[in-house]
Amino acid sequence: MDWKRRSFHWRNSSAEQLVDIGCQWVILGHSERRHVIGEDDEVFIGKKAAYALSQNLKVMACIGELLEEREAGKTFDVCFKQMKAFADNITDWTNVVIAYEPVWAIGTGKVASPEQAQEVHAAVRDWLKTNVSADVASTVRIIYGGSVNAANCAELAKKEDIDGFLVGGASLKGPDFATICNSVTSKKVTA
Ligand SMILES: O=C(CO)COP(=O)(O)O
Repeated sequence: MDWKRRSFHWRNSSAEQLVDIGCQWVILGHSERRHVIGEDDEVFIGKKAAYALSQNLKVMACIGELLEEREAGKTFDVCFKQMKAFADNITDWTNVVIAYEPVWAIGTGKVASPEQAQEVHAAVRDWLKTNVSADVASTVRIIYGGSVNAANCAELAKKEDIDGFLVGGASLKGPDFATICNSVTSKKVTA
């Protein structure tokens, strides 16, 4: 999605076009946009979030570290910086879902362990409490993405701060996708 009104940059769709065809959600800050296309937090991603919300599109706000960032102990620094770019541009979090997607787990078959994912989700919730509000921290959904499948979803879904999943490859297999959907028992929020 583009971040300007009626903008039609190469490869991008404008928010107006998306609304026009009945789209309700946009995924912003996905690692492929960050690391392949080179979108950065301040210039693009935060502004896109604000513009999408202003056009009544709901936002799935993706964050996540590269493998080398995890290995250098920078996971929280990276995720908090990405969160700040969203938080600097979002005033109402009602229509926002945060997706933690460690880049090393996307499409690789290497899923984060439930403990690794829970650790980041809890830290992001804590960051929201300190930097946005206790209310947003307790109500916003934080979902996990990265090699989720029918075999690993149940253990991930048990974790307190994992509120759902952003599923890539496994969504192409109907029965597996149903298993993943059903693994997320009702937690804080439903939508
Ligand atoms: O990038 C993803 C969803 O945006 C995750 O893809 P996979 O579930 O195939 O790892």
